[in-house]
Amino acid sequence: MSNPPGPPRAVPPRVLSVAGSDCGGGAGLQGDLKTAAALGAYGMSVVTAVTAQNSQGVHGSWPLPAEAVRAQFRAVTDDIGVDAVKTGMLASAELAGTVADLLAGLGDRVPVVVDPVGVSKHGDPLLAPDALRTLRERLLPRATVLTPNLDEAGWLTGVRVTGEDGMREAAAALLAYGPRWVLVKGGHLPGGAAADLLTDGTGEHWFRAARHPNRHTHGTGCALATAIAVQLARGAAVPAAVGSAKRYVTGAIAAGFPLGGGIGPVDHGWRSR
Ligand SMILES: Nc1ncnc2c1ncn2[C@@H]1O[C@H](COP(=O)(O)OP(=O)(O)OP(=O)(O)O)[C@@H](O)[C@H]1O
Ligand SMILES: Cc1ncc(COP(=O)(O)O)c(N)n1
Repeated sequence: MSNPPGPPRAVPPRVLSVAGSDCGGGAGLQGDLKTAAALGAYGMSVVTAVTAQNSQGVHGSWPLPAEAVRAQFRAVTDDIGVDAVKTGMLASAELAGTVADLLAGLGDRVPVVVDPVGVSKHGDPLLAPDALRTLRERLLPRATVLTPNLDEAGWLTGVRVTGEDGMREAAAALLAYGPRWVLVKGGHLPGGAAADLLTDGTGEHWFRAARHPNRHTHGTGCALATAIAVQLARGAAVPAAVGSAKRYVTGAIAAGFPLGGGIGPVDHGWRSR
């Protein structure tokens, strides 16, 4: 049967998450797909690793073969197409290199948000230590926006960040690896504000929100990075995309809820409740 005639359908922005699976649904590609849907984008996923995790921690992690990652990526890009990519958990040096190769094949037109996921909120490792070099040398140069938290900024640069001056120093060191923009997330700094620094080396943009006392913050970084990718897919400039994503994640943290006995998820769908 053929489709009934009608006006051409508007197509939502297409956002691809290259990330690990979080069966608990708060972070990783499940969180990314919820974020994309909440913001009106069409989300797609390339699974890099399967994790068994919940509000209490990560209980197991199984990276996929590189061939499976390549096949998923090609299935999406050869047919559906992408307007922006977000990368999260890459698990190993081999997969980080594989993803860098695949992104190189996309060309420069498609914006890429790289969230250099190293450990989970509970401190469980999500990336092999020997992947650091591949991440720095192969993936960071392709990032339109790199979104490290303070620990990841420290791990990537050796700069120990304990305040806003340290965030500036770490951002400058990260820009030297080649990303167009760096967003250093200050969510883990003590104090009343959750302040993030965005810079491309020519100036500073600070995004500040009141720190919410909610402990249910599983998935904050994934939601923020994907929300940035959604706005870039729509054609927003990077500072505007980050501003919009910061408002979204701040609302999602304020509405985070207690599921399970530990750290519950942010509420990806808070805007429609
Ligand atoms: N309690 C809070 N209240 C308000 N904003 C917060 C809070 N905690 C984190 N944020 C903000 O959430 C965003 C994500 O930052 P965060 O530092 O939590 O990232 P992350 O550690 O990479 O997250 P994840 O652990 O989920 O990967 C940032 O914009 C940060 O400022
Ligand atoms: C698959 C996957 N990707 C990313 C995170 C980080 O999220 P969080 O730091 O909130 O645990 C995670 N826990 N699992």
